[in-house]
Parts: sequence; C-alpha cells; structure tokens
Amino acid sequence: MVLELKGVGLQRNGSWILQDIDWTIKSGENWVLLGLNGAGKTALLHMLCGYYFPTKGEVTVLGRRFGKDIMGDELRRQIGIVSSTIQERFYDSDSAYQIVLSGGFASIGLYETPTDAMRDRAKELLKELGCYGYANRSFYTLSQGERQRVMIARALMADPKLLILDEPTNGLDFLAKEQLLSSIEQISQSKGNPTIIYVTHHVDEILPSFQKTLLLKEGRVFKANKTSEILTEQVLMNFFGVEVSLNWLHERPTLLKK
Ligand SMILES: Nc1ncnc2c1ncn2[C@@H]1O[C@H](COP(=O)(O)OP(=O)(O)OP(=O)(O)O)[C@@H](O)[C@H]1O
Repeated sequence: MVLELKGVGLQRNGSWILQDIDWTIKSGENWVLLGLNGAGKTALLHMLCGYYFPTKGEVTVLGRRFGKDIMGDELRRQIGIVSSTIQERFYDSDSAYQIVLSGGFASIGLYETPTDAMRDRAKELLKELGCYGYANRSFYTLSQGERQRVMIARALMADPKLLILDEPTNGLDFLAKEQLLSSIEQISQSKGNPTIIYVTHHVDEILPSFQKTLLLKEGRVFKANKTSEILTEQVLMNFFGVEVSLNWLHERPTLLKK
C-alpha cells in the first residue's frame, strides 16, 4: 500500500478544511487529485508530506503511520514533490544541475558532497527531462517551463516511491504544457516508475496513465474511482454543478461548459 487515509479531518483556525477523507492508493496506481480552487488539495498534500498533522483519522504513507512514526528524512526522500510552494524556497543562484543533485539529499541547497554515482544520475535525469542544455544556468534565469522540468528531475533524484506533482503546468504555454505532460507520461511508463499523484484543476491534463481519479469538493471526497468512471458528463456535471460537454481526442478529455 502506498497511501491510506482513514476518516481524515483537518481543522485550521477553527474551521474544517478537510473532512471524512478515505483514500487508498495501491502500488502501481497513478492518481489524479482534481478539485476547484479552495477544495483543499494543497492542505491534503501538505498532510501527505507530513507538514500538517490530521486533526482526526489516520494517515499512513509508504507503511508509516503519521503521528506514530516520525516523518524522518528517510521517508521524506521516498516522496518526491513538485510544488510551487516548495520551489519558492530554492536559492535562485543555484544551477539547474546543483538543484537536481540536492534532490539526492532531500535538502534545499547542497551541503554534502555528492558521490560520482549521484552526479551521473543527475546528468542522466537532466537529459531525460530535456534540461541538459541549461544544466549550468542559474535557476532564476530559467523560464517557468524549464524550471518545472528541473524540479521534476530533482524530485526523481532520490528514486522516490511516490511522486507528487502539484499543478505542474501552472504558468506554462500550450506547447510547454504538452511537452511536460508527455515527459510525465513517459515517467509513468518507465521501469521502476514511482506512483504518481497529479494534482490539477484541469480535466484536460488527465493522461491515459492516470488510472484513478479522486474528485475533491469543499474538503470532502466527492468521488474516487477509476478515471474512466469519473470522466463522464453526468459525474462531472454533478461535481461542478453546471452542465458540461466532455469530448475525447487521442485518449485525452476536454471539458466545456454548456
Ligand atoms: N491556515 C488556514 N486557516 C484557515 N483556512 C485555511 C487555512 N489554510 C487553508 N485554508 C482554507 O482551506 C480551504 C482549502 O484550501 P487549499 O489551499 O487546500 O485549497 P486548494 O484546493 O489547494 O485551492 P487552489 O486550487 O486554489 O490552490 C480554502 O478555503 C482556504 O482558504
């Protein structure tokens, strides 16, 4: 089991942000976490990464029950996360290569000496993600699309069992977005691939390899099931509360409001 949430609730400043969350992710599954603004996606992710402690219920990630076991560096290394809230903490002057290398230590910045194997792996990931050409450039000189690729390479550096991608296409143009999605599709099909949780507001980013989808609405699970059963006009109409038209092209969905 990669993840198990049972009856999870989260209260902040007196209000319930998450309630009655039950969610199980088995090894080999890739999930989409879909919700509108304010649904509680970020709060839920913070909980999975051990930044928030549940007010109610149980959270078990990669066999460790939070609260009972301490979220140590070892577990943190097994969870790769790409999120703008983390990206902001990077040292702008670090090169793309240094940032990817630091992923091997689950640290922000490089404080330990990387091994030759780590250096080789970092270069390999930079190539796989198409970032090799700007490996020595400072992070602040990179475009948003280039930064996201570097961040994904960094997250993969420790060979995580779980890869969380939190709205990775934010701020990307159409082409950069499609190129990034195709890299993510490749990662999901690679040998020894991590379990992916892909967080988004956008139905059209749901890739064929994301077999399962959780719809989060107002802090609760609206529905969690096979993506093929979630992506129907009826379910999405109930979820968004408006009439929608769902269309498919090359195994990719598009959604319009009627
Ligand atoms: N510390 C806090 N105190 C009170 N309310 C909070 C706190 N943190 C988040 N919230 C509220 O909880 C709700 C869920 O927020 P969250 O950021 O998790 O949503 P989200 O689904 O990630 O939204 P978005 O897609 O806009 O990023 C929001 O209504 C938000 O205002």
